[in-house]
Amino acid sequence: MAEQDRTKLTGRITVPGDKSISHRSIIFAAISTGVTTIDNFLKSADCLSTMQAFKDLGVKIDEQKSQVLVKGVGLKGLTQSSQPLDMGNSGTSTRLITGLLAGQDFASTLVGDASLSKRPMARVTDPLSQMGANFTSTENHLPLMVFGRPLHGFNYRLPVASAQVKSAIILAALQATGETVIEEPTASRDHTERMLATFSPASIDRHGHQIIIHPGHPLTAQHVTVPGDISSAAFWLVAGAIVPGSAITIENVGINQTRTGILSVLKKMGAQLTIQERTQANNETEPAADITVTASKLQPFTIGAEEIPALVDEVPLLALLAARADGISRITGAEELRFKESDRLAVVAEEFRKLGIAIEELPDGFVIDGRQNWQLHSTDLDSHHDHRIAMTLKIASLLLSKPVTIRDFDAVNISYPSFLADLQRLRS
Ligand SMILES: O=C(O)C1=C[C@@H](OP(=O)(O)O)[C@@H](O)[C@H](O)C1
Ligand SMILES: C=C(OP(=O)(O)O)C(=O)O
Repeated sequence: MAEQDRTKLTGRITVPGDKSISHRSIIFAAISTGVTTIDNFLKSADCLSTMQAFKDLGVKIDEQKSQVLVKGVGLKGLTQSSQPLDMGNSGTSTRLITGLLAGQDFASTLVGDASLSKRPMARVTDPLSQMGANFTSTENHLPLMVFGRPLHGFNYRLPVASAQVKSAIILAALQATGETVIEEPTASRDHTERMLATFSPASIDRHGHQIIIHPGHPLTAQHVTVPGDISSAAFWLVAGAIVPGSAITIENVGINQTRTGILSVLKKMGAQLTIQERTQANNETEPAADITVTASKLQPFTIGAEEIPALVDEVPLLALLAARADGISRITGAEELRFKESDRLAVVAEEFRKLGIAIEELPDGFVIDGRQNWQLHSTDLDSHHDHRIAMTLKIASLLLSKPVTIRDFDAVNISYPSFLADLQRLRS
């Protein structure tokens, strides 16, 4: 690596709205009564899949310049779609909408792209079937037929921490007879619980690791403000920490503690980080902060299963951080990454080897020696159609002396359409 070719990144930036919260804002708005206004909704391919699905289910959604307006139809007001609901590339849309449709009184078909059609759906159809739901599919993959049925509440302990599974059950439980009690092995992101508590405070109680859903209470339209996505901010947090000479401030980033695992790892590594919490408006249930990162020497780190849920989408970036740390880092307990848009453990190992990074793939993670100098073996990198891999490789490429190509880079449109424009802004 030639020092002079490294491009330092400096300046202030605002990342787009949070993807998880954007999906949920459309869902809860659709099933409540009244008009919900959503500020800073993420207009990326995944969230637009959720939006289109609700339009197909008879919900009027008005996309204005800076706001999305949703005219809620209530829990019983959705209507059967005349065509299959296209979930595109989005696991979150698919699993949450499956939970909602399981209790409706019509049938639906969910389809998706090649990647989504390989992802496991039994994790939602199994518990939902225990509530009385009915499905057909081939080996629990899309296309999935959901035959709406009357549902009953139940007690369920999730076998793995998954916000998508938890949220699917919550959306089904709102339509069931009787209470549902959900328990998670480790807390996963809690945006669904927080949002439900604002749309319908009587519908949810939380005690430690238990979530209790009380059906039969109305949901009322709200004003939702979506904070910046920490999973998008993560690219700049890592770039700012590893590209020499960089200093970046990312404004208005969501810092819900079920999502801030990357901040804890950066702190453990000795990164120079300042977190300035923003004052919240009355109706905001998600905390946000301005975060500044400055490039510095980084220590290696070890993380395991307990830490994974709060940083699950950041594991490829953490592997990159590890590849710049002064020692050997270990990431374990991350087998869930094999079931994302790509097998992210296999793909990170394959692409990082092309960069000459000393990485060992484990069944559930990596061992990475950051002390070794990178030696570029190939300039032909591949996103494997996975947005997070595309952006991780682009950040890695900022440290290379030769230009590289990243195949199917436009996968970034899934979660962060303005990624390249933001990179350009930080370079100039
Ligand atoms: O509920 C959500 O919005 C998400 C949950 C996570 O998936 P799992 O629930 O499969 O862990 C995460 O990887 C995904 O990007 C978004
Ligand atoms: C895994 C992801 O999303 P989803 O499961 O919604 O496809 C992601 O955004 O990294």
